[in-house]
Amino acid sequence: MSHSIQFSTPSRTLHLPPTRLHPPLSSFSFRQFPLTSTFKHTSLRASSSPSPDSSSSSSLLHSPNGTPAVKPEERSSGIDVDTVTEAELKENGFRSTRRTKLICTIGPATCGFEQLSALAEGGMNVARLNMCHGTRDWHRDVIRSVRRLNEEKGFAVAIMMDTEGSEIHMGDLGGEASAKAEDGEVWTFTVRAFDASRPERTISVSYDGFAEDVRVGDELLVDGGMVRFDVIEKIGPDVKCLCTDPGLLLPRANLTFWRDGSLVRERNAMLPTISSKDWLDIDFGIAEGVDFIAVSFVKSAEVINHLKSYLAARPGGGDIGVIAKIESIDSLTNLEEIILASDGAMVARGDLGAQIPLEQVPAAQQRIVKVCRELNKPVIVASQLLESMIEYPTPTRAEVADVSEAVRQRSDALMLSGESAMGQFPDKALTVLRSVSLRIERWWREEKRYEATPLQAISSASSDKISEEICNSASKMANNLGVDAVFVYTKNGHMASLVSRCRPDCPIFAFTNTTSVRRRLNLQWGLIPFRLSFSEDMESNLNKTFSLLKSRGMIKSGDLVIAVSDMLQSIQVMNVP
Ligand SMILES: Nc1ncnc2c1ncn2[C@@H]1O[C@H](COP(=O)(O)OP(=O)(O)OP(=O)(O)O)[C@@H](O)[C@H]1O
Ligand SMILES: CC(=O)C(=O)O
Ligand SMILES: [K+]
Ligand SMILES: [Mg+2]
Repeated sequence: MSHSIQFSTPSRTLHLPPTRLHPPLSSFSFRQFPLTSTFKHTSLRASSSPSPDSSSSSSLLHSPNGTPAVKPEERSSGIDVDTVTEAELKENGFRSTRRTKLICTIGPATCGFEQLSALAEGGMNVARLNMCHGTRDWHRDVIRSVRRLNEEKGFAVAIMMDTEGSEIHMGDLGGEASAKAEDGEVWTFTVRAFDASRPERTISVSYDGFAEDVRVGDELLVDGGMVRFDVIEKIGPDVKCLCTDPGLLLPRANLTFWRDGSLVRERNAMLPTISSKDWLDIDFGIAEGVDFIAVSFVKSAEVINHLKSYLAARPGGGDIGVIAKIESIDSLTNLEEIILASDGAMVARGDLGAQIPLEQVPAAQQRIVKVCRELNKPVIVASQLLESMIEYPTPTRAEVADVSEAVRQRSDALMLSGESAMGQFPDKALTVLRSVSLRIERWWREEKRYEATPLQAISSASSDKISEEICNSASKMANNLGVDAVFVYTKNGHMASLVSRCRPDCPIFAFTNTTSVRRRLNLQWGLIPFRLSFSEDMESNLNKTFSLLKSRGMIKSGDLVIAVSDMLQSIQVMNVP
């Protein structure tokens, strides 16, 4: 049975080269599907937007144990998917796949190949490298290990490089993991560098103007108040401080100083968002092929635009997504324009909580998540989600509630920092994020808590408007019909992000023909990214996908699927033959 509704935009279809035109709907033949009787098809066709099939990279088909399962000559027709997704789809069906993405900061606790492999098996979608720590050689080794993991096991773990930025921070404690400051102790903060080991109760500071800028009577906050000091004396480059709130000092912790109850930030505002060291790190990131660059302490859209044009002008740079870290007062002031300029944003609650009163952080988080959703940019909720798990194998109730809230807000991704970088239980922390996400997502579906207010329109160009409407409608249809999955065929990933933005009830299978787009899609809510060589012909794409996924046991006859693509602007509804 075949139904068709056709809407056309003549101005667009008129310009199509004849060879690219899709066959008229009346001539659609579904005989190529083995079970035509079960096949339902509705096509809402606006126009087709041709573009050459750019797929050139080799394709691999992997068996569940991670070894290539096809002969090389069959590979061009294969599909890239990781073993964990494959097992999840086979065992639990579509509905139970996790929608919220998980990011792990990699550090000494997780930098080995086996440790990275365990994180990928445990659901890590993105590995974050914080350029505040470690040498470039160290980071290169991690990047290469993740790439190897992807190649060997079919994963699409993306790499996010996080810049150091030029905010004021402590030095690296001469190799020590931490130092304890006790109440009433006097510590020296100095701009002097140490040749040998760190003198007792002495901390180096990254910013040369530090001793000049602070005044006796200022309050010095480490890591947004985890440890507090009063400035009691200045002696040349040394600043003597009295500890008033004891705690652990961690290497390279952020420092802020406060005067009469306000953050002192005049000089900070003069420091560049991207320092000279950051530019060298960015060049390193381009050379190593990272997928995202997260920019610390963004203050305006200008720096994002600058970085994006820098990247666009470099080979491979255009494939890198730029994530704005929202962690300063200025970034909140200029939030909309910053997010609009970026490819995503991070609610960096660690430093944000040092710049605004802590009780304002939850409202800021909610606002950032909402703005990102409206503007169709992925959003990451970061810092202290499971802080106690750095030391303990189980989270606190409050931490579980915090994770639940971020999932309930339907943020795209949750991030572990110290928990995975240097904690004692990185795998357990990841398991907690995974199980809490799954539980809250299920609750959401069971309660049918669809958004009450519709999303605002975002596109301006006519073809983008059509894509947006198609994705909105496809998602709504998916919910109303209770379909098993939305399939989206997308070259640059935009169409997949538009479906993800609607947060439909079912998982979204995103098929794309390059590995770099596949990795980037792995940051977005609900997308299960596959790499597949596909053509302009949707019928043959669907046939190919069905047979590949069926042969791997990832879908079965009778499953109800909605398909959209950025080549043929249509919505197709069908039962898997
Ligand atoms: N590459 C690394 N090498 C050594 N330690 C690391 C590394 N990455 C992270 N850590 C450790 O994990 C802790 C927390 O992680 P991280 O520095 O990423 O926190 P953060 O608050 O997210 O950072 P930032 O605000 O600087 O971006 C750090 O204090 C450090 O001890
Ligand atoms: C992640 C980060 O940079 C922060 O929370 O400050
Ligand atoms: K950083
Ligand atoms: Mg930060």
